[in-house]
Amino acid sequence: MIEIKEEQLEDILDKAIKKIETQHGMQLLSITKKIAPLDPLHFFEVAKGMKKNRTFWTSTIDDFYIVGVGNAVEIVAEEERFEVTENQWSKLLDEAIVYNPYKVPGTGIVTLGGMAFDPKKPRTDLWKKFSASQFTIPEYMLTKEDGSYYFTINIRLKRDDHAIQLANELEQVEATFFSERPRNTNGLITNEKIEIQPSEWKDSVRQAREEIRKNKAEKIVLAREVRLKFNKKADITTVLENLIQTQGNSFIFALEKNDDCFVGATPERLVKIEKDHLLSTCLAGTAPRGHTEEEDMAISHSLFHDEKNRQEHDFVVRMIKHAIKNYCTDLEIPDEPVIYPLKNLQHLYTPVTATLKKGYSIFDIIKQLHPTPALGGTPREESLQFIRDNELLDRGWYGAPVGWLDSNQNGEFAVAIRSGLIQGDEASLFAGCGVVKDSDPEAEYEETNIKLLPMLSVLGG
Ligand SMILES: C=C(O[C@@H]1C=C(C(=O)O)C=C[C@H]1O)C(=O)O
Ligand SMILES: [Mg+2]
Repeated sequence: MIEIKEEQLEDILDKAIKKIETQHGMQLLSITKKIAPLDPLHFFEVAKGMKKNRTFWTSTIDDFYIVGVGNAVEIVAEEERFEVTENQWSKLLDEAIVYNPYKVPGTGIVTLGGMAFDPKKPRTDLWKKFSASQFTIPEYMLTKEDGSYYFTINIRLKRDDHAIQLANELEQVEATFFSERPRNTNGLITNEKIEIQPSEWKDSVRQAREEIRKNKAEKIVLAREVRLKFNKKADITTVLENLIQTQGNSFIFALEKNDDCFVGATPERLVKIEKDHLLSTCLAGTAPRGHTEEEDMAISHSLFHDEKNRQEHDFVVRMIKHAIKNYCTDLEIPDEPVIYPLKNLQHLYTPVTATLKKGYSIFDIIKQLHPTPALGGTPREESLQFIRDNELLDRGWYGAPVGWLDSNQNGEFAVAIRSGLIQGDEASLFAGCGVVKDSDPEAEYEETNIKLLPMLSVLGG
């Protein structure tokens, strides 16, 4: 990676073009500049007119946003996805020219993306636009961090490009993002809500419980699907806006692939890395919120002391500890969970902090962690096999890591739950729950109902 400093756009472009030696050669150039405040949702909305795939990420926990438009480069992997992605990413970084005077996480060359929950489960038509693993380096990107705004352009230059002309075009693009764009935000109604095989799903919970009682597994997470039909095409900007307003303490994301868009508001961080500081979370065990403060406190209290929920949770804590211990030092995990409140429900939550050892990347950690027993089960292989053989849906990217990383080894991935695949005027929503030896199929069904609420309520349901 070559870094350039203190120059004008035209000079930067000119120097980069001159490095291209052959007629068919390409040079990836990344330029970041600080800009005036620009609403990330406005940026996302304006990009709609550019007819390019858009990518949205925010951690409402730290008021951090990345919005990407288009693909300067895409890294797609069907097999050996962690290795392939990491190799292509580091090769790309080696060859890129980067102009980024700010050492701010999420600026400069950043890649955003996600992957399928289980690449061994045959892909159905529903998820046909999403590969086993797909990461994009956007053409244009807005980053909001610590109250400042950064605009990044990633461009693939050819030898016969003209610096002056390109500089003009890029300045126009930047101005476009600041231009007005009227929005039509209201009126989405869910006309039809089709639960996919609810009674068969309860049977599969019973069957999983049997496996567990026969000691073939300890925990198996089973998900189900709800199909929605709307009165009109869902407007993704509005969906995101409503998720941001209603789902604090969450990671809100959207990944567009042509006319399909995978959207969610998940509370579950898989891993965050800033410099060598690692954060992960164990999130499992669920109860609804109370209608009054008193009732809410009573529910929290019983969730905290409930043996079945504590068991669901402890499997996750033990596994995460085991999975990352060889990759870090200073691993710290409290002995007891705390309550993590969300708008519609509350969870048991245990934070994990550690120092990442030199030589390891966020990919190494994701590879170890995914799927945790919060989405797969315990033991991993047995529970995954059960899901593969018995679950009644194609999870696609639901329940899998989604997030971003930059060229300075910073990055963050969440587990894509509380999510759905929006396809024009229809959508599929997904929710699952951890089945353990004392699970009651009816109660688990109700638990998935509340997990569907965050998405349902922003889709006019
Ligand atoms: C599987 C989901 O959530 C997971 C399952 C939980 C549980 O069963 O208690 C809680 C949080 C997540 O780990 C989902 O929301 O779809
Ligand atoms: Mg549960």
